[in-house]
Amino acid sequence: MKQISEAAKKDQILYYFKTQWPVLLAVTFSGLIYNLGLLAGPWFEGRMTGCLVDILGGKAGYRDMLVLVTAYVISIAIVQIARYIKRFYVRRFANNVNRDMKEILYRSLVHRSRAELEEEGVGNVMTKAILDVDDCAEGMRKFTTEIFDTGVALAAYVGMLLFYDWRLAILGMLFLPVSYVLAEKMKRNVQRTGTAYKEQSGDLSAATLDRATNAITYRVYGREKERKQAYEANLTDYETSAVKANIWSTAFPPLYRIISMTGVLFILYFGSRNVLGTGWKIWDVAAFTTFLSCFLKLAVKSSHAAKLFNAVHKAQVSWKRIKPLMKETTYEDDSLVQESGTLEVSDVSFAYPGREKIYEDFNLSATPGQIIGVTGAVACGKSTLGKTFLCEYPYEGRICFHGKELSGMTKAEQNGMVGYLGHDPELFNDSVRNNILLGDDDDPEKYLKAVCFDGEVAEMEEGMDTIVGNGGVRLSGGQAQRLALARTLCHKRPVLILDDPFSALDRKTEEEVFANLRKMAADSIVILLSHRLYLFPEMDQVLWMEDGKVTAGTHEQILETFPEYARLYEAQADGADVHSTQEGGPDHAEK
Ligand SMILES: Nc1ncnc2c1ncn2[C@@H]1O[C@H](COP(=O)(O)OP(=O)(O)OP(=O)(O)O)[C@@H](O)[C@H]1O
Repeated sequence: MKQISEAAKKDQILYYFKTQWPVLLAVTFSGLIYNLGLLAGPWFEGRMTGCLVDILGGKAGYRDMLVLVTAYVISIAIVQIARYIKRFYVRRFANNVNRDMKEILYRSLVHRSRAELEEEGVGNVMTKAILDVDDCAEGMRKFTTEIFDTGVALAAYVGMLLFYDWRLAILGMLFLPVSYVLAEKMKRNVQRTGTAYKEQSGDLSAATLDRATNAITYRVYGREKERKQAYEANLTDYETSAVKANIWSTAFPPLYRIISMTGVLFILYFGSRNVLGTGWKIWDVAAFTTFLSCFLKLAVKSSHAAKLFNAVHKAQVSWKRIKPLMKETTYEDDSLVQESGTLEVSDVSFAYPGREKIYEDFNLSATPGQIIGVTGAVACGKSTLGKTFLCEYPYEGRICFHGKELSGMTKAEQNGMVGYLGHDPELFNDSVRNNILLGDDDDPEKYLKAVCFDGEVAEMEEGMDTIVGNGGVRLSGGQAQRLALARTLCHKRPVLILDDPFSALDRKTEEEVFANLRKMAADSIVILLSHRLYLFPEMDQVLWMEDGKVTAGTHEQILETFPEYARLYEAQADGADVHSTQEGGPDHAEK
């Protein structure tokens, strides 16, 4: 229970201050010493001016000045050391917060389904992960540092001014709240332009990624110039929004400072009257200098406070954007591997949100060891049927494993129940070994053998330790596909969804891999989506998708009932190209 409430707090900004309390304690101590010590400056400056007047009047000697100067230098040294310590810990605080926030955010992002991420837009996700967290941590750093540099110092200066002449102090400080009110009034603009800047930044990231990913297509089809123009437009919008956001957050601080300083006119007039003995207080030159110096420092600090408001407003924009993602997600129980068992699919139908049904009447009973082939015309919904088992979107009907409804399982149970290999092999820039094992302790050799990839890997310069590049760019299409299949077999689940796993293999290799798959996945139910029907007579069941209907049967039953299936099967059995037999054009998965 305690753990849950701890996790819930991570979307509260206060949580990040609380977890950093030792660092903030160090900031508090050093900050208090630094800012209270700052009062020594104006005091010593006043005393030294007074001493100079006394020396010129013969009332003091050079020794008095030497003592004052030495004490002044020592006090400055102490103040500067305290300042250094405070700065060090404030930076440390900001770095720790940045790290913690990024960790929570990244975890949250990787736990989101691909569908959710795609909906949010890759550019927006990148901006949140990089820019927004940085802005939040920076806002918190400024807030923390200004609490002392501005808050404590302001209070100390105000106390000192009131002590010297409370009437003049109030008169001089009348203008300070004006700068705060103005800064608060700017809040709406700072936040509006800040949000627009973040959105443009997301768009630009997405456009950059698009240009990089589709570079070859744009070049081959002569669309580079057009893309460049579109990109330039994106860049211009980004620059414009950045300039606007910057103007609202940085152009006003000098104005705040001028307003804060206006009170100096009263101090010059009424302070001089105090020195002349005709004002509210009797002052010497030292008191006048101390008061003036103190007020100038107060005015500068005060304009910092107004600037701080803007920095906090900017951070608020970012925090609002990332807050929904700042929920703790744990890795520990993310995949609770389930026992194998029967699968019962009853009257399942599926539609993407806001769209028409892709398929309906999907019924299936399967037991471990069965391989079920799914096929149909191009874009009939094969991949959609496979992905239904990932529960990224809700489905109608029931999908039960050992009588337990899939959509009612926890995410960890679902992950431990269904293994998935999609069109994209999703290989990462690491070795062949690590791409298979994903950190587990096992021998990858047997999985490489099962997918007929062991020989080629052995011939690679680094063998199993060969780095495959981002997304497996250093491998051929067929190699990448087999490596991904080896990974799927290594992390076997009671149900394995394989979406066109053999599309880049030659027929002989496909047959060999299929035979090994049957052996290795003997205790799993394999749902194999494919355009290629050579192996369908060997399937334990076939699912035929046509006009939104899914029909289950043996190869022979489907052959008899559906002439289109028979036509496709026979055309391929004759050795014709798979794609010329499909309706609607080429297969996108083929490399
Ligand atoms: N994320 C999505 N959102 C909305 N519609 C989608 C989405 N993914 C696919 N579709 C639509 O669902 C239909 C079925 O697509 P799907 O990829 O499941 O077909 P498929 O049979 O696997 O295709 P192929 O034969 O090309 O492999 C298509 O009309 C497609 O436009």
